[in-house]
Amino acid sequence: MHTLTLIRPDDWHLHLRDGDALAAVLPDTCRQMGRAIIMPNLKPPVTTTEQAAAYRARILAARPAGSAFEPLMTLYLTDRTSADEIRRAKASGFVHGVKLYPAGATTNSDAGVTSIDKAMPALEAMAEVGLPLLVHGEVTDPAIDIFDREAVFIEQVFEPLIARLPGLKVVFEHITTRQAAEYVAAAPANVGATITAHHLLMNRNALFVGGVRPHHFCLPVLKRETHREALVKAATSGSPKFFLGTDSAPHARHAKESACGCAGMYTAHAAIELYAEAFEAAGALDRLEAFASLNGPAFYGLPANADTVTLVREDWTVEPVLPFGDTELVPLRAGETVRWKLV
Ligand SMILES: NC(=O)N[C@@H](CC(=O)O)C(=O)O
Ligand SMILES: [Zn+2]
Ligand SMILES: [Zn+2]
Repeated sequence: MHTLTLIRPDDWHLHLRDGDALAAVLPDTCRQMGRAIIMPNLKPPVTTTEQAAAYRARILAARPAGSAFEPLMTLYLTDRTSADEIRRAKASGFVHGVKLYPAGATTNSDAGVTSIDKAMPALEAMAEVGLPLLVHGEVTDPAIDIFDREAVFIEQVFEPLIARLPGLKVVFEHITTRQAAEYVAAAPANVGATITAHHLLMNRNALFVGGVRPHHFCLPVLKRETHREALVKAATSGSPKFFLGTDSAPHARHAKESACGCAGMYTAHAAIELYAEAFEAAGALDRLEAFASLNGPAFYGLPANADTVTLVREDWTVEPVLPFGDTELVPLRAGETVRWKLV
């Protein structure tokens, strides 16, 4: 039997939600990951260090007994985030990044940034104290084709921002295009990127296999095969700029199977296994540990985890639905096979 032992991975982009939903999904991540960067797009968003402290306490309290999982908190950047708030966040020791959602770009992003100029005092303070900016990199202009919004964002927002604040650490979150992969690979060392398992495994055909597939809809939306290939190349290249970020984003089944379905895939139940499939398909299982367990901590200035996880090459079938508070969610690969299994 084929087995694979890795330093325990971390998830550098995770949505845990709150309340009953949090309690339902958190055990999946605790089983796999040592730490995770917790996205702040709650309703209302986590915009202050005080709110982040309270959210962190709720996450810690919801961990299964005996779990040492550590949530790494983030603040949600708005047009009004002050330099003082950034200094408080850094001083807290538990806030590890600040998330930029262009207003209207994705789930719960209404309070997001309307122009970089307005966020400049906060961004300057982040560069000064060394707090990374985490970016949902899509323009929101409805005139731009949805499949092009990430590539256009690089030119319109990302490059000018890096030029203006060369000392700012920036993570280009959940990259989905060849353009983003090539841009990050060539950028200075203070620019990194997360890549999801689903963007490594699927192209946009998966949205329409046999009919419209709401559980394959996320943002940024799946792209064509050439882009998926570029992401696999980046993730398996050995470059320290690319690291694991699932963007596991749970939504209730009824909110996805709807006339206007929510964006987001739930992958936390099989995260490291799905990445192992993608790396195995690329003949690069030997590169998985760096991507999953080493590059992220190095970028964030943290030590790697001290323990390991072991995967076996064994088929298993994902549950058709999982409990989600008083409702249920449909995980990625529901009722289908995953080829690696966490021991
Ligand atoms: N990725 C998604 O499709 N959805 C995320 C938000 C995000 O990361 O953009 C969510 O919070 O549901
Ligand atoms: Zn996003
Ligand atoms: Zn996300």
